[in-house]
Amino acid sequence: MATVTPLLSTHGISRHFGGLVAVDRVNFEVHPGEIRALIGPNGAGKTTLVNLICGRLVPSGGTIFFEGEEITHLPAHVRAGRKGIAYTFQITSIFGNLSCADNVALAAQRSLARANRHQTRKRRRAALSASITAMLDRVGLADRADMQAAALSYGHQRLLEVAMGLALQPKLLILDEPTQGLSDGEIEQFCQVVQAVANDATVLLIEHNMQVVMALAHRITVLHHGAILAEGTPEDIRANTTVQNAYLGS
Ligand SMILES: Nc1ncnc2c1ncn2[C@@H]1O[C@H](COP(=O)(O)OP(=O)(O)OP(=O)(O)O)[C@@H](O)[C@H]1O
Repeated sequence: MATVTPLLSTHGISRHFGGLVAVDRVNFEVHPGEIRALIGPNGAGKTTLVNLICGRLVPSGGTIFFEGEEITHLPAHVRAGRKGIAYTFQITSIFGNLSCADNVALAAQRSLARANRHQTRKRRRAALSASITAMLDRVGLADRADMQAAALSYGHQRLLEVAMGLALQPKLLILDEPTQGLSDGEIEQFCQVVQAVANDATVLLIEHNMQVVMALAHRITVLHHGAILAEGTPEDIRANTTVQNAYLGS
């Protein structure tokens, strides 16, 4: 059987904080095109693991590969800009006094400048404008392009953050608790957006809302005490008694 190179893989990745082992020799793979959920109880190590993947934290041990290339020691901005690893709350803090379009423009400018560096300024500007409209459209905010970001509802600000993440044209989009604080209607809209995003980018989703996880994820990884407790399809995870005892509480 042909083996597919994982988009992302970690090999024995660890992170200690003093005597505390937050991530403990984790071997983790994400494959191109999937929506992967990373779940686990509070303090399981989920945010620490994605911080290691993004380069916001230096590992205590282990290695990280992206598209087959070792990135363990690449700075965070290179992983985001050149490699295409976008972490919604890393690169996309919203500027409340700017319009939605300008917020997306700030995120888009760098990736487009790189892609279109041989074009004239006029063409670059037209490409930027088209890209902003497309990204806002993808998250359902095209009609609010000129609105100040601060005037958006909380749920719409979250969607704007996703548009800004998409503007980087990521290969891997990491969403850290994206539905926290959203209403049921907003969660439904958010799930549709993530499903559409997954047509172009691989998605790694840290999420506590199990309904969202079960609805969106192709595969689920369960972290517990910094280590992988289980991995599988939503059906596998739902039926896994170890996971039920450790986490799902049913
Ligand atoms: N900068 C830090 N300094 C010291 N300890 C930390 C630091 N960051 C995380 N930890 C500890 O590492 C462990 C894992 O934390 P982490 O935030 O990765 O868990 P999590 O699974 O994301 O939790 P939550 O679901 O509550 O966000 C916890 O015990 C936490 O207190």
